[in-house]
Amino acid sequence: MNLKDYIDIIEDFPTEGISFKDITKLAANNEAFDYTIEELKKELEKEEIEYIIGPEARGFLFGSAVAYAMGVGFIPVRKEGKLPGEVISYTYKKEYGEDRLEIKKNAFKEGAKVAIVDDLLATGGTVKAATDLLKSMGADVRALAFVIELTELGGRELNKDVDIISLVKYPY
Ligand SMILES: O=P(O)(O)OC[C@H]1O[C@H](OP(=O)(O)OP(=O)(O)O)[C@H](O)[C@@H]1O
Ligand SMILES: Nc1ncnc2[nH]cnc12
Repeated sequence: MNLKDYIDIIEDFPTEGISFKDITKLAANNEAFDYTIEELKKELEKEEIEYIIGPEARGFLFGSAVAYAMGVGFIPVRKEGKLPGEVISYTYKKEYGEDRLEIKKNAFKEGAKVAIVDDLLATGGTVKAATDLLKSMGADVRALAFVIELTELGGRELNKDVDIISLVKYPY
């Protein structure tokens, strides 16, 4: 199956100069979605993963499905102010200004083997922040898995300490 047939490219969204890769059609197509989840699962099964971590929002879509398929738990990493109770926060720099990610305190035991699943790797800033957050809590971050990788935006270099899996690649 060629997953690119199910990814729409919308130029200048959400701002001018961005070539947006839209996974809506892929998620709506049962065969393409099933294939995607099975391919990610196949790669991640090489590690002994205990939890899949999904960054809000598109990481929830793919991450929870991969976790279900693998028979492991799913833990969300959310944008600021969305999770109730005690959270661990991590502030990181974006292209402009700062952003903050949060995860529930005591979400897993120290040393837990985890993988992060998201739809897309671009600059790698989001997944780097999530990785740093998880490592600060004692997680063993075994892999980062994406449906799409934008190869010229530096995400792989920024996250070179962790194994990176991606199913389809575009330059930007
Ligand atoms: O590698 P990066 O440059 O950090 O970009 C990739 C991130 O950007 C998108 O999420 P976005 O922050 O747009 O949030 P959304 O899923 O809520 O739309 C995408 O789903 C990744 O999480
Ligand atoms: N080009 C892009 N398409 C879709 N999601 C993105 N997140 C960051 N860059 C993106």
